[in-house]
Amino acid sequence: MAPPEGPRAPLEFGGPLGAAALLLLLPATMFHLLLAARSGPARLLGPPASLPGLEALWSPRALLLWLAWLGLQAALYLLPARKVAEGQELKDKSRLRYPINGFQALVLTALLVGLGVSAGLPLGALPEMLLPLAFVATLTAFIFSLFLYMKAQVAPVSALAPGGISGNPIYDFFLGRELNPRICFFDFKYFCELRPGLIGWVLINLALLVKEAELRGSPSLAMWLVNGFQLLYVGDALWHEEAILTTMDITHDGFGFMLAFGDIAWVPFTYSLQAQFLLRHPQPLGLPMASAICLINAIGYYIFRGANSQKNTFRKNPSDPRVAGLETISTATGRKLLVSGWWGMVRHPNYLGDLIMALAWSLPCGVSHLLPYFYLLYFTALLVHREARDERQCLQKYGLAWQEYCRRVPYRIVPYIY
Ligand SMILES: NC(=O)C1=CN([C@@H]2O[C@H](COP(=O)(O)OP(=O)(O)OC[C@H]3O[C@@H](n4cnc5c(N)ncnc54)[C@H](OP(=O)(O)O)[C@@H]3O)[C@@H](O)[C@H]2O)C=CC1
Ligand SMILES: CC(C)=CCC[C@@H](C)[C@H]1CC=C2C3=C(CC[C@@]21C)[C@@]1(C)CC[C@H](O)C(C)(C)[C@@H]1CC3
Repeated sequence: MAPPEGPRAPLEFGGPLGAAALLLLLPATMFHLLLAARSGPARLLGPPASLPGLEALWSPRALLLWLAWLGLQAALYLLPARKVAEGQELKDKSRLRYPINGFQALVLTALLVGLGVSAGLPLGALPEMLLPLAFVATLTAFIFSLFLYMKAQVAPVSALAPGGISGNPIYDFFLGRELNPRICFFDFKYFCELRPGLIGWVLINLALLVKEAELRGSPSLAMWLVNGFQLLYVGDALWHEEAILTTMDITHDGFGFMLAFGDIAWVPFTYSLQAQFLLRHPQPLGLPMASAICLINAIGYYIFRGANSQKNTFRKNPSDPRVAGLETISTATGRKLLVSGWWGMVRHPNYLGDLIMALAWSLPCGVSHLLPYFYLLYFTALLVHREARDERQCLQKYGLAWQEYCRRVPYRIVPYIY
């Protein structure tokens, strides 16, 4: 269907040219990281030691395993949920319904993997398949995004995302045209954002830990820390699954290549980089240093969870006793903005906590290589860019009230620095 006439959202990521470059650059970066982590020098910058041939990338076994994984996660999504939550109000004043059973899917997956391993499933063989698995995940992301792009052609205008209706096919393919593409109750974006990629990330980490135990007799302390921290992060995301319904990915961004590739390929294969690095480059880690790193992760998690929960509680019910005493600014929309508590410290305290955790995930890998710090560098860039996008949207939404908030809380992410 033709997009609506009238003012359009400004183009992001450098417009169609930037989007075309990212279509190639994102998969290329992912493969570079996978190859670098398994090479001796493990260089983040500079060419990989060798380029794999097609025979190293294409494997029918990997394709079958990948499709079985997607099928399993889709089946778990369709199981009865403990709760069905309503999303934010849409342009046509309706609200979509979402099953809240992500944590259940994580637990059931763990049980199934546990059963499989006790029946002889060679989990330690998974690290050898990362390259062909990443390849089929990338292919799936391209094909799936094409399907999403075509599906959006017949979607009603009210179902399109504000950013994905530029009319340029490459840009719209990259950013995503439809806001919440679904077939019946199956919501593709919500499913992809929290299930196959996030749970796949934990499974890859676990397989790397098992492989390390096979190679060296037992997993290293560094590998335990990376696995533990990232399991906590994924478990937390699924436990607080409902909170994703108010993030900009769900409420504002279309579902196109960026999120499809990000969710199902980028997250499992690049977010597991520290564990991949540790398998080939073991790092000594003493108890005092490990304790200090645990403390850093705990501080990051405390800020991340505290800030996210405070905002979610406030948005759900401003008179909840946990947030009722906080200072607020009224806005013309009828919604209020918090100006004390976590949201009075900086304008994105949740990003600050997330970044502190990202540092704690890299520190167990030592300081001899830059490669394991890739996540911290990429994530800083992602959150700075995301923060700028969110500020633009909030200024548009709240006008003078947002300017007043910025005056009262002048720092964006890091107090007194940024
Ligand atoms: N690991 C990863 O790869 C990634 C993790 N994340 C994490 O996801 C989480 C969610 O992030 P994201 O969706 O970007 O954004 P936020 O959760 O920070 O949400 C931003 C929205 O919060 C509301 N808000 C802003 N300021 C206030 C205030 N003072 N009082 C009340 N409401 C306010 C506004 O929406 P409104 O007023 O409409 O409610 C604003 O649009 C973060 O913890 C982030 O770190 C994000 C991206 C990637
Ligand atoms: C470079 C590239 C491919 C960009 C795509 C970005 C995506 C990888 C991220 C956009 C927002 C995300 C969120 C999470 C994972 C990464 C992506 C998909 C998230 C699910 C991680 C767990 C958190 O607790 C969260 C639920 C808050 C978070 C939501 C946003």
